[in-house]
Amino acid sequence: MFEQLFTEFSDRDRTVQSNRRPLKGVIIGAGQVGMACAYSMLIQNTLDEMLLVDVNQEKLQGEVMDLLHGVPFIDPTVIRSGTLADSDDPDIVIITAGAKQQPGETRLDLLNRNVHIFKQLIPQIVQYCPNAILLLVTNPVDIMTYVTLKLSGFPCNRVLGSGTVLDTARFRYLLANQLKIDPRSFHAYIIGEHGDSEVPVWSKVNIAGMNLCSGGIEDCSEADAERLQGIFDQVKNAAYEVIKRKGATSYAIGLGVTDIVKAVLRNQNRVLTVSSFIHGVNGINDVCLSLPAVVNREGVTRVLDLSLTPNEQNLLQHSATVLKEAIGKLEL
Ligand SMILES: NC(=O)C1=CN([C@@H]2O[C@H](COP(=O)(O)OP(=O)(O)OC[C@H]3O[C@@H](n4cnc5c(N)ncnc54)[C@H](O)[C@@H]3O)[C@@H](O)[C@H]2O)C=CC1
Ligand SMILES: CC(=O)C(=O)O
Repeated sequence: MFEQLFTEFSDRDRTVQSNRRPLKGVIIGAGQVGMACAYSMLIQNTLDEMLLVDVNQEKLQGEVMDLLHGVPFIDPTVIRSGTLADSDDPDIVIITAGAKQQPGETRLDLLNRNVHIFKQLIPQIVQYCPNAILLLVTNPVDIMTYVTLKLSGFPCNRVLGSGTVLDTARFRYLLANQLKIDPRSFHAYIIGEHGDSEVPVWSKVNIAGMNLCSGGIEDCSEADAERLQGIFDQVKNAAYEVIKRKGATSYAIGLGVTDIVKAVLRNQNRVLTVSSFIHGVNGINDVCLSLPAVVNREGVTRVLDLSLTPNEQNLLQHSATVLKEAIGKLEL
């Protein structure tokens, strides 16, 4: 009986019925962040096939079993655990593998540990996933994006980092919460490093074209400036505050990564503050950091040149310098 049903409903038949190539993604690192990304992508029907990879085989198998038991509740998705050699020409590879911050550590403190891991990991990705778009999440994400670009030799458009997508979400959430507006109606960007030197673009914060302070925070009253600075401090310190309490951040970055993956695989031309290679935009050269950029099936196809106030431009330049100094100490 089982044999008869198997013949009737085999996977081969399902593949034949589908008239498009399946969307395939690989997640490297099945830790807190990798699994939050996997879960968020599954429940948003983002991929047809998902392969999870981790050096910790035991944990990897447990995580994948747990996800598989939820498959009856979602749209069909093939979920597998394995190694990069099991990837089958994926469209996108999401890299969350590596060390994470302990309470009190900065993202930059992780640099040497994660570069060491990437020197072994990236050549394998190049070998097994030569056509994929690479989405970096591992911190310090801007430098890991730069390192991946150099180690992979992939074109710049195909290597991007989650950058300040998460910080921008935190910024929009906190601002919108103060004004009792849906965060999706709040246009606001955090640019530069995903880290301590990140920059709030106050001059561009608006609701339906109504600017909060078009001359920048320096044009606000002292009381307003203090209040706005308080909001930005919460954004900048958000990861420290969460890590202090629960040891890692995961849900929000999982949702943010899903947003980026959908922008790529569904060719959405979304403007997102992903980290990408910047050369000749806003006076910044030869570094990866976040500026609003157009994201679609090709990856990052355009970085927008923002008209910043002199103060914002100086802060962005400082952020680029922080990143370039850290990159300058690396042996790639
Ligand atoms: N860009 C962003 O906005 C965010 C970045 N992160 C970063 O994401 C990274 C991961 O964080 P968590 O998941 O919380 O850490 P975690 O420790 O829970 O997971 C990391 C996983 O990577 C695996 N791993 C290590 N080396 C590997 C290799 N060579 N190949 C495959 N897997 C490997 C480990 O076995 C572990 O399961 C950290 O660097 C963290 O700072 C975290 C939150 C937000
Ligand atoms: C950990 C981290 O980078 C974040 O939550 O922003």
